[in-house]
Amino acid sequence: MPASRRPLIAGNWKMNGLKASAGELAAIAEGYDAALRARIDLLVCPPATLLAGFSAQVAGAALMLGGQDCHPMASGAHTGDISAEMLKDAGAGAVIVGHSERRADHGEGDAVVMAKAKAAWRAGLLAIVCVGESLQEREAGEAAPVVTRQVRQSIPEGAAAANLVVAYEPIWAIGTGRTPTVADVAQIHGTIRRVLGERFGAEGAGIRILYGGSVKPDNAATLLATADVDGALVGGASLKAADFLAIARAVL
Ligand SMILES: O=C(CO)COP(=O)(O)O
Repeated sequence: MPASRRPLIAGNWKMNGLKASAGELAAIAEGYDAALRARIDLLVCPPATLLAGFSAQVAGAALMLGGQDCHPMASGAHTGDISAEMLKDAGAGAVIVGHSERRADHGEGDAVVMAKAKAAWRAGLLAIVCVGESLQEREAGEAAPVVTRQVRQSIPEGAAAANLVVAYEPIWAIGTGRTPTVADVAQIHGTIRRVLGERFGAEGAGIRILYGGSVKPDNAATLLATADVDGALVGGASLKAADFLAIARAVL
């Protein structure tokens, strides 16, 4: 793994968490000890309502915070939306874009996801672009072509190790307790790596590719040891500090 591909363990809290979750964040920040800090990046993406408070809480700590989505524009008449600049202002260093729940619930296609990734860069945030096939696509043997299309069409020109992370999240593995086989993960991550190389040359070799979908303490070591898996995007298990930290320690 090139030195630039320092493992990243990212927690996506989705629509979970209230101010009372500060205790869980504190436990995560405390558990991100010297041994972990030496080896991995750790990121928590809470709901946007908690970002500013959490940012103040962990000020000075190495733990990174991120948003879960952003609008393509910096500001304007877009009721209910949040811009990348606002996330940055609230203390985020990264933002997830193109999560399958956004693609499904809000009809976001590749072009919108690409615009959001550009917005992340405009604000100085690391863009975590999610890709992944549905169960129907997987069963039709379409997983690799679908993911290839998403990597080609959701990621803007100018992607580099310093501004982009790709997260492969097979939709059927999210929140289901099901995970692909190691061979299937290796195949899709290899496909993503190849397309990144085609598009971004040598820079593509340094871009981190995370696996997401039912990552738990008991399967993390196997998934994280798979070729071209540079970390994990964790949903449910990131809500409990002990589980999230156990996943992070699986890298060690
Ligand atoms: O969607 C995910 C992270 O973005 C994965 O969620 P789970 O870990 O709950 O399956």
